[in-house]
Amino acid sequence: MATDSTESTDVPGLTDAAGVPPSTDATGGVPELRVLRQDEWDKWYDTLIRAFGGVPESAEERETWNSLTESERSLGAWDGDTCVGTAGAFTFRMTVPGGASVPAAGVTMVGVAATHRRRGVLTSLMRRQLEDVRSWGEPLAVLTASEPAIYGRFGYGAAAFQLNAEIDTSRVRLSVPDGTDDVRLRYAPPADVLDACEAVYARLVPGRPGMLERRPGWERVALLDPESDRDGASPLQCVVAERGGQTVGYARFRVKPGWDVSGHNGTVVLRDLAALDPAADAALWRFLFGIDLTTTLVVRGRPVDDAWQYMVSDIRRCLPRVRDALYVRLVDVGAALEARTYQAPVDVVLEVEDSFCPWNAGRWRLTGDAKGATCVRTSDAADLALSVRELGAAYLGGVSLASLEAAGRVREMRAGASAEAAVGFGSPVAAWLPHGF
Ligand SMILES: CC(=O)SCCNC(=O)CCNC(=O)[C@H](O)C(C)(C)COP(=O)(O)OP(=O)(O)OC[C@H]1O[C@@H](n2cnc3c(N)ncnc32)[C@H](O)[C@@H]1OP(=O)(O)O
Repeated sequence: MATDSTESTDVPGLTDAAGVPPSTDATGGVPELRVLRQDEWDKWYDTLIRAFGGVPESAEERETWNSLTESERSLGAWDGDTCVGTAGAFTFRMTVPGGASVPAAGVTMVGVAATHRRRGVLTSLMRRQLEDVRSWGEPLAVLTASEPAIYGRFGYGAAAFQLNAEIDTSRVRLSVPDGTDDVRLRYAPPADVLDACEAVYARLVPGRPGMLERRPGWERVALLDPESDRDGASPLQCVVAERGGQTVGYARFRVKPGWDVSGHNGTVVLRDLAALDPAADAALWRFLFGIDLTTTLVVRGRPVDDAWQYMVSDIRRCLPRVRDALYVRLVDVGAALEARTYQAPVDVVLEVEDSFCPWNAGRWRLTGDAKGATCVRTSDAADLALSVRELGAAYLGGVSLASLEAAGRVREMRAGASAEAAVGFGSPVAAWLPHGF
């Protein structure tokens, strides 16, 4: 067994929320949890891939994820020299309401071997990871979930949602704003215009809660284009929007040609689109709606308030659907609530339940407005009682505390407190995670 005693957790760390050790594995041992060594990465990653079905990734994808893995922030659970559990944490900074960029651990690459499932391995990984994140001084942990039912028990709440659509572009028309015709569009190989596209992306990051600052190396993910992802469609294509010689937007997409007895019925599959102003945005959408020999535009993972919805002639024929996307966990309640601002003044005492990270539990007085906030321990009477999961859901302004109260997930101890807090916590722009990780 490859071990590193300086990085190993004690076996007693492998306990469930009630402090009960997980069942032993088939060989009678208890999986050992430790920080990943770079030379173990292949075994570790193979465990993850198998937990997701075992279909190998392309060499390009595997190499990209290898280079992005931060091994010192990644954990493995080992049964002898067999890796049976994985969990990673990227170093991110995420925009929060008010525009600040806050350190956040991007929880990723979570998998447990089916031979060792439902014995508390994930629970142990999550506990150790959240303790680590706390020790790194990061107030937030964020993730995208393979299944929504997994992470609530660890204090993660669904905070940002994504809009998906299948637009019948043969029937739906767009009304575009003034200035759209002044935007020049041109095709370019995606890699050739990557820097200009990244500059557009970077300018958008502070404006939307949930967006992640691009760290070095992550621009490669935007260009990943394995054949296995194409499903018969073209390689990734890119169109940039320009005005006065400046890049003001871009769209990356594939085209899947199609024909039936009545003629063409090709599909455009949008990968990502970013624009610095409404005219550039409209020019790109108008382009995507009008590509010759196509009748459908497939849109995935867009912000729920995406502007195209308000330009179309027939929203029903766009088949919009909303899905959970970004889950947020407040690792340090006080620091996290102080890191964002509040669009209307708030002065509220929160009684927070957090059995998984007990350092957060108890009463906090949050006082804040659009300029800043303080959040300190208090013994004053509570106005609202809620679990850290609901606080995570409301944190980016994408889920209303009043809606959570209506669902019985937030208890109001002072009449009117949830409506007041809901206004303060809200955001004029929907929270959005532009890409997976
Ligand atoms: C951020 C990301 O990477 S998301 C990717 C998550 N990974 C996957 O989906 C890959 C396939 N699945 C797996 O690898 C595993 O089944 C995991 C990681 C989801 C769960 O690992 P396990 O070690 O079996 O979880 P563990 O035993 O700690 O379960 C803890 C609790 O969560 C519950 N739970 C675990 N997985 C699920 C699930 N998929 N759906 C509902 N409940 C679940 C367990 O029943 C248990 O509940 P209990 O405490 O009430 O008994």
